[in-house]
Amino acid sequence: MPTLGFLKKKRAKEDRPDPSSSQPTSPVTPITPTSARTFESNSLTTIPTQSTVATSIGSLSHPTARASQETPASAGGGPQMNSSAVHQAAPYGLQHTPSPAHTGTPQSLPSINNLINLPQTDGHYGAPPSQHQAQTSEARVTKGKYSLGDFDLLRTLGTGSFGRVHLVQSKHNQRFYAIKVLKKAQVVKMKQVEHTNDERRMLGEVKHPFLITLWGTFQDPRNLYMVMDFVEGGELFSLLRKSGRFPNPVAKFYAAEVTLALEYLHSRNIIYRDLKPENLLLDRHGHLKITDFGFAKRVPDKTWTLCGTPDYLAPEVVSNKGYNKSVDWWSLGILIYEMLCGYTPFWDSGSPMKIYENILRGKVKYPAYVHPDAQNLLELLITPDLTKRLGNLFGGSQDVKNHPWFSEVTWDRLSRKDIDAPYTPPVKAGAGDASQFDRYPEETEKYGQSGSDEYGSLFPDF
Ligand SMILES: Nc1ncnc2c1ncn2[C@@H]1O[C@H](COP(=O)(O)OP(=O)(O)OP(=O)(O)O)[C@@H](O)[C@H]1O
Repeated sequence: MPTLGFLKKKRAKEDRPDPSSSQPTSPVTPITPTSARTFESNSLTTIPTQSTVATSIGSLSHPTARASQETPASAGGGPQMNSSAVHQAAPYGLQHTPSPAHTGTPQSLPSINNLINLPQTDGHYGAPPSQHQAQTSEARVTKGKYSLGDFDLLRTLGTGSFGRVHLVQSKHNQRFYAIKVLKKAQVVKMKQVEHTNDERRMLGEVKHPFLITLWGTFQDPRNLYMVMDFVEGGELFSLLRKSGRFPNPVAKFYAAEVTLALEYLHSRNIIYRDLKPENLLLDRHGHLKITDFGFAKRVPDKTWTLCGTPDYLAPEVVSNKGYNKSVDWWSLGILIYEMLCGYTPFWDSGSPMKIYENILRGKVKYPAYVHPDAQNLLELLITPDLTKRLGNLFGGSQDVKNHPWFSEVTWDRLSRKDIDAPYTPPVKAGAGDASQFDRYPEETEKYGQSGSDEYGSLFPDF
């Protein structure tokens, strides 16, 4: 039986470009670093030569005529989005990246550090907040290890349906983390108790370079708290909106990292169910971290809950049919489409009902600038026919990874983060630099108040 779930009413920011426009709109001045500078930068590094990379990830498989069409970000590129450079001249790993200096202008010369192969770290700050925390994922999430008193609460990084996420600093090791605060009353009112407990459980179980790390949880009478890595580079959503749309290789890079994360989750029978650029954060090196496991669920077989974000829902979810991991592959298709085009394929003036109708109708228009390989992959992902949807077939995620659009991807290198990201966020690493996040009005209600705990028994694992 279908379960009435929770639909996120709207995207976080509805400032999407007009799909009818062939040029991306951008609130920022485009930057078009010269390819000469790109190659100059490359000569300073230890990264593979172009020909080497061309056989691995990120080379342009079609660096010909389409190249000039596929530089939307060069027309509407964000301040630090040097994707045009990636596109024009370079496979991943050969691109110009901006200076990491917080004050650096977008046009500043790249730092050598940003151009060398990345260290194989998972991007967090090493030790968890308390010294006695064990490093394994099983031991990492341990009830009762933390309290509000362990942290200084700093500014809000983002808000969600049931609470907000704060930047915090550990009083023990002075490192920065993010704490998601959920109001129990709100969670109960919105019938999200099970999803919230699932989020905590799922996040505690997973450990992957492209998934957020949860260090622990705690609660007080009014709120639930989840202590996570602070992912400094901001939302992919913000980068995409500033850029208009991404060039083919840039979209491919992010799509490949998401594919690996989905493959990992599905191998553990977890469906994610909320793929969208708002939930993809960039670490300091520009690699992705998927956050917000509010809808993640363990499903060996089928489930029926109606939840997600309208633009990204698969038809089998909209029509209340039972569904499984297939929905994440559909959403991957929507994500790739949005990265390439700057808007989602079924978007319709923001009205969820119209979006659902469009989803069920299933007609997708592909702008001429979408690479044929990309279009082919999208047609195989954004298909209502579950017997044809890539990822949902006998070959599973391997079918997606083997698709020609991903032919340059060296998956094992990517999974080690041994590939330079196309964009390095301009953050001061490890300094609690939240400059890549929008400003939000701060919470007025004080956390940590005592009182009766009406809902405590509903959240036994926090
Ligand atoms: N670990 C983190 N590091 C930095 N910022 C984060 C982190 N986790 C979340 N955020 C920011 O907070 C925002 C809201 O977080 P999240 O999506 O987990 O909350 P939510 O209540 O589930 O939101 P929604 O209802 O929109 O899904 C994110 O979009 C992101 O901008």
